[in-house]
Amino acid sequence: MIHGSFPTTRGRRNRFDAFTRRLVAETTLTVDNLIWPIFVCEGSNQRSRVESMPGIERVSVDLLDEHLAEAVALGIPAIALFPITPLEKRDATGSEATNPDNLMCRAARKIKSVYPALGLIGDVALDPYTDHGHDGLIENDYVVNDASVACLARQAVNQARAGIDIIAPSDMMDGRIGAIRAALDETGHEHVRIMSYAAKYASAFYGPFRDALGSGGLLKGDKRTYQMDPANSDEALREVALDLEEGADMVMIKPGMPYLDIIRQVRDRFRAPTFAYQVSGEYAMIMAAIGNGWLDRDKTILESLLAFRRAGCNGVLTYFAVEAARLLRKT
Ligand SMILES: NCc1[nH]cc(CCC(=O)O)c1CC(=O)O
Ligand SMILES: [Mg+2]
Repeated sequence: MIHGSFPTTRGRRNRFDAFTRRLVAETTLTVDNLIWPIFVCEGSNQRSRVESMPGIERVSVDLLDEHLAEAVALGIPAIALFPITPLEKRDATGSEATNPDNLMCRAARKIKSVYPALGLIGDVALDPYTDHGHDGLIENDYVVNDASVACLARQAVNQARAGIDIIAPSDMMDGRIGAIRAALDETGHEHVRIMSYAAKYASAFYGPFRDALGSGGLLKGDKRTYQMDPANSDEALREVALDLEEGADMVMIKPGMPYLDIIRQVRDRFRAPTFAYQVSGEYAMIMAAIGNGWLDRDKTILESLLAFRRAGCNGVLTYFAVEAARLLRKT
């Protein structure tokens, strides 16, 4: 609208100075929104860099104490644990997943003894434990559903017994949320929460993660018979609806940045606690550009995370969690 020769409404007035911009900001990013994924390896006094994820390390259980100290001091509410299983402990059925002394369980017990208030999220899927790198059991070259779900339910109970607070099934088998909920309840773990990777896409952005785990080279074929087709969004809503009906307490969309449209739709439709995973390939992409001097490090990290909040996320699993928490403390 024009009043005389002047615009009546000037959007720029609310951008005039810093205090006004703060007053009208629609979303905020705080440390409460950050979940830090970490890679745990066997052995003692072990630290190794992940080639395709500059700044990210695999760390042995005895070093977790110091590795997590800053994250805890900064107030990061939860971490997500990813174990790196050596080849000799992998087999066709991923039997190590249900070993009460596997790496995930040892890490969980250690962390709970040092930092009892830090939330622990356990990824549930067989791929860290199978010699074929798939998330479930294979019969006749096909990742079978129902037999896999039975294993996943046992894996979840095994993790809950070790002190994992939130079970995060990342496998995309049908019906696993209901089965895991029932198995947890039957074993006295009714307080253990489920954060479902409800809409997880068959994505090229997981490449660096598979390098970190050493499962990339093992993987036969791809995961398109269980992870979602990047072409689909209605299907994501149906997947989320089912997982919530089956008892998921929180849902996740993965990857993150290329799927902000899905996050917004899920938030609008379900109004349930919604998370996203800014995956390894997104991290690698941003770090590569920062490393080349093409993007401003601090601004890019914070903007990439704020975008998830604007899209409707409660929180984000991000390899930038500690770095972002440091930056947020400064601002
Ligand atoms: N179930 C495995 C799992 N859990 C988390 C990630 C990817 C995380 C990332 O790329 O950062 C994957 C990889 C996959 O599905 O192959
Ligand atoms: Mg599903």
